[in-house]
Amino acid sequence: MNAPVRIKFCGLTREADVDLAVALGVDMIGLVFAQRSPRRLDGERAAALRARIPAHIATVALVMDAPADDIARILARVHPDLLQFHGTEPEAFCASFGMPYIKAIALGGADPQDARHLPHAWPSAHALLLDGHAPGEPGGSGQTFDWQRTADAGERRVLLAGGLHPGNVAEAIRRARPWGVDVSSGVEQATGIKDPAKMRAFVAAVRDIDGRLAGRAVPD
Ligand SMILES: O=C(O)c1ccccc1NCC(=O)[C@H](O)[C@H](O)COP(=O)(O)O
Repeated sequence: MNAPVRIKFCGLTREADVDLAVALGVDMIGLVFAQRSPRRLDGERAAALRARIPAHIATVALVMDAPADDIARILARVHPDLLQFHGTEPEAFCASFGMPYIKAIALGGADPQDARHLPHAWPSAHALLLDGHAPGEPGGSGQTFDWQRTADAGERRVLLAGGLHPGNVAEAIRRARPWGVDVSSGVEQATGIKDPAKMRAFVAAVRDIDGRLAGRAVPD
């Protein structure tokens, strides 16, 4: 049977949102440390939220072109399970922290970049997060891209991101067949404030399409 599609909720800033994400059984919770983000957490807030995330759910610390010293401080204070690099960080830098990481790659914008390099991009990354915003821009933008282009990633683990919401995530999974899906603004009521009904509906939509796709894979 196909493995269930992993779910990452990103950009959480409130205890109640973390608690609901945990109760809904998501696989990863993203805490944002990028300077340019309205969802950015300081160390104290991040540590308070991280303390509510049980060991079976991965805590992901998201950075964007941050200096190594800043990342070391986040690791010491927050103890994430994974790092997510959202900027122009080269592979050697991403790997230098000695922990699993996700590399975000922007496939949106007016002049979208070719995706055919993806099978060989950041080979040490645990997964590639393919996002819908333009290169150089911050994430959490709600912009989608052509989901069919995820096929260019070949056998890599793809975390599909960008503009997903409860109403389109099933179709995105059907087309892209990703390893996982990532959502931020699509389950918000305001920037950085998650919407409980949208969080529930998103998880339900992923579980529903998972079941349907798995059902079709069973031979007669
Ligand atoms: O979320 C942010 O504010 C952010 C800022 C700077 C760099 C990355 C950021 N988020 C990255 C994510 O992983 C988002 O979940 C991803 O871009 C999808 O966002 P959305 O389109 O809103 O679902």
